[in-house]
Amino acid sequence: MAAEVLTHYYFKSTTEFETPTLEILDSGTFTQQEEDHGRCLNSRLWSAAALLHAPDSVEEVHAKYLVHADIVETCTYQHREKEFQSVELAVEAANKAVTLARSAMHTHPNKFLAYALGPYAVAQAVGSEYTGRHNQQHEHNHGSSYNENVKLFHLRRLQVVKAVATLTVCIRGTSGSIAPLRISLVFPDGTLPGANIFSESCSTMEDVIDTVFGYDIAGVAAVGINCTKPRYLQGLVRALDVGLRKFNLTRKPKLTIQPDGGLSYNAQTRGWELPSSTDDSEQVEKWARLVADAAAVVINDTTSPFSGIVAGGCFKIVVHHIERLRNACSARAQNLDQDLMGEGGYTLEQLMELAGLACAQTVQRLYPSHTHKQVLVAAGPGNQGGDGLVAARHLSLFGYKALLFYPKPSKNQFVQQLDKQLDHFSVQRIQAEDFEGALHQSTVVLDAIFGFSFKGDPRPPFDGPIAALKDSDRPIVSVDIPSAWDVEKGNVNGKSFTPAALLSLTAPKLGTRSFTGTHYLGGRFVPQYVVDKYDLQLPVYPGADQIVEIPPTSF
Ligand SMILES: NC(=O)C1=CN([C@@H]2O[C@H](COP(=O)(O)OP(=O)(O)OC[C@H]3O[C@@H](n4cnc5c(N)ncnc54)[C@H](O)[C@@H]3O)[C@@H](O)[C@H]2O)[C@@H](O)CC1
Ligand SMILES: [K+]
Repeated sequence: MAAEVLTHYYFKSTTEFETPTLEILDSGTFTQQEEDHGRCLNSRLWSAAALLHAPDSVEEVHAKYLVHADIVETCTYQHREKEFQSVELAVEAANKAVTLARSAMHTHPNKFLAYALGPYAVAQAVGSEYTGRHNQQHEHNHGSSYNENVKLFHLRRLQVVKAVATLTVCIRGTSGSIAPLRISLVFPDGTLPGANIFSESCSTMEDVIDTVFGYDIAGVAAVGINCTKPRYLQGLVRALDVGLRKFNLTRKPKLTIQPDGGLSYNAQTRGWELPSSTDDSEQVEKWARLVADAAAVVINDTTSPFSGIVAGGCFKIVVHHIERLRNACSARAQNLDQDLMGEGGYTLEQLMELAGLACAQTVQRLYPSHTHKQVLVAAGPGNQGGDGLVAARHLSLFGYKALLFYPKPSKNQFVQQLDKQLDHFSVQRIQAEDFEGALHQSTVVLDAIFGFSFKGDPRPPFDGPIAALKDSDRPIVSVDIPSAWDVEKGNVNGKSFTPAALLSLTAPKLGTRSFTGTHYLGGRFVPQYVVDKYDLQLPVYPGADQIVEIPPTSF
């Protein structure tokens, strides 16, 4: 089974339907630039210095992150207006940051750009984003209160952004009333809600939430955890989750998590060090696993008080971490399938047989053979094609006249046997050139072409049939995810067809969240220990049914 897939499952109960989303964010532009160019970027502007001296390297870093991330941030975290000779130059550099990011994004039209404003700690430059302790002296020198300074700092930065473009703005460390804003941690009264929020206990994260949402801040779009150690992350997310459930918010916020690289600063050597006995790659894998575990608290919980999670990193995080994070999210979910076939004791053959039976039952439930006599089963080259072959056999046994389009037979011996069985069930084979004619004659279609491992644009011999299905008015029942839909993003640019009905297997895939047609769930084979382990919220299957209808997605 393909790696990405299982990340993108979402789970829902019949009574409560929510689909927390997962978006991967880029990370340390600064650290990546250092790594690429083997030098220390010793500037008070941090990576923003490269906007002036090495703009190509900024675009290069964005392009690298874009391979794995859904969102990139402009290289402006440490863009301190006063480091520039004039406001005009500051605006010019900010403009440059946006242009460079947009240029890198031209081959990724579905990805997002956020303007990074950086925290107030940037103005102080004493590392207080790490410690939460703001420099009293700084307030003193600037002759104003903390609140006033925070406000002024962000107003100035927002004025630069206003001059730049209309963008979704990512602010760390303040509140704001300028929409649209993606806000991270908010301390409106200027003091940390508790002294101990970076400890293992995490108990004071509830105080953070109380502070953020108790101030009646209209439209808080997101809260976040930044610059903390990855080992604290899952506990912190759970604590935020508990805190947020107390509020009856009309709009759920997103949660952003941006832990650091898990390194510690050695004051004597003035360098960042890995924990002893861990080499680089182990460290990266561990980091990715910890962040993926924290993200799973939100994305695997349909009752989450968060609408989704944005996961990335901050200091000492490079492209390789983000690549491993994406994989870790996938692998973690992929374990569900491995669990079914490993500790669960199932074979793929068994799961396919049950999945195929569920497909046939869905067609029979919605389009019974007495009204829809002729069914066209379109089967693809992978395991989903195997589901289609099983379904064709059952449909024939249920009294349908079954037509089978199966142009690219599997090399898997078991699937070949499924194919052979059909010779004894009067299943009529359809060649590619006859597909449109067969479609025209049929009264219903079972789409078992591609499942969760589909990538890119459909290639022959499936491109033509998928286009024909798009033009057809025949009711289509899709297996697992409508064919040629992106498993995460769905029917991107309306390239593929939208079926009348969908049968999700085991759990609906994230890419189907916009699907509003008749939606069934199948795969009645998940043992209780898997339900508990993955915190699934599966609906109850009635009687001996292999399928259960689930409510339409509400977005
Ligand atoms: N998790 C579950 O509960 C179960 C899942 N099963 C099915 O298994 C499916 C996933 O199976 P697979 O991982 O084999 O993958 P798929 O059946 O989704 O398809 C993979 C095949 O499609 C080809 N392909 C991918 N992109 C293409 C493109 N753009 N143009 C042409 N060909 C393309 C690949 O080369 C590969 O041969 C699920 O969607 C589901 O239907 C069942 O068989 C068993 C139980
Ligand atoms: K499909």
